[in-house]
Amino acid sequence: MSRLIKICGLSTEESIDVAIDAGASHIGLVHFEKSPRHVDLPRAAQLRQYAAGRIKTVLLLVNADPRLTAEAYQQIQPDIIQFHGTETPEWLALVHKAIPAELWKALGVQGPQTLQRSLDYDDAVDRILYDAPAVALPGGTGTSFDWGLISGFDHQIPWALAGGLNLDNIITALMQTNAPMVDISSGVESEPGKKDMDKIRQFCQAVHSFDKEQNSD
Ligand SMILES: O=C(O)c1ccccc1NCC(=O)[C@H](O)[C@H](O)COP(=O)(O)O
Repeated sequence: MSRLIKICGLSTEESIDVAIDAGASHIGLVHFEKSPRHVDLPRAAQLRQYAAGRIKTVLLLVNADPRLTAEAYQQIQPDIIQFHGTETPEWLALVHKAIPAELWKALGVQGPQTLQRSLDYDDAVDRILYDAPAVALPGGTGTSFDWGLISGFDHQIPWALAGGLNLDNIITALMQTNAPMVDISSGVESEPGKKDMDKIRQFCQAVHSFDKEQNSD
């Protein structure tokens, strides 16, 4: 198994090059003004263009209205849109009909009820991203949730693990959840919004080494 890795909250060409070189599969561009990782639409379009054909680009939106959702898609043409607010399955099903991109839904895991609720999204989106519950921000908080809630859950569609991952806990997280995809933002930063190139490299290396060891068993 070759696990997917998303490095989220990128805002520079250099960080995109490093993510690609380190073997990440996806980059995330956050379009949410309250975030320290916010990129406006023209800058997001530039970065997406820069990454195109080399790594998949995920655009993050939080409770964006239909007009902004359509405008963002048209300007940026991301491979994937990740919805990180309180978007409903019904609304996302409509978006799916209108926009020819993959759609992901992030859910803040508060307990077993969140896992149950995730099933409501199965027909509306292409992947569920399990994250820590929102605190000051809906995502990119650097906090984790109880991974035991995920372990053994019968996922019906592709999924990813996010929330407070870092170099110190990634192996434990993988052993506990066997997540097919991991997503990281704060854990590869030197300060909020500033990516640390070495940490990106080390994080990807740790995930790849874990895969290699597991595949050789
Ligand atoms: O990263 C942000 O600032 C952000 C703001 C608003 C909504 C979502 C956001 N990030 C979403 C992500 O996919 C993050 O990678 C995910 O929440 C994990 O973040 P972290 O705990 O910092 O690794």
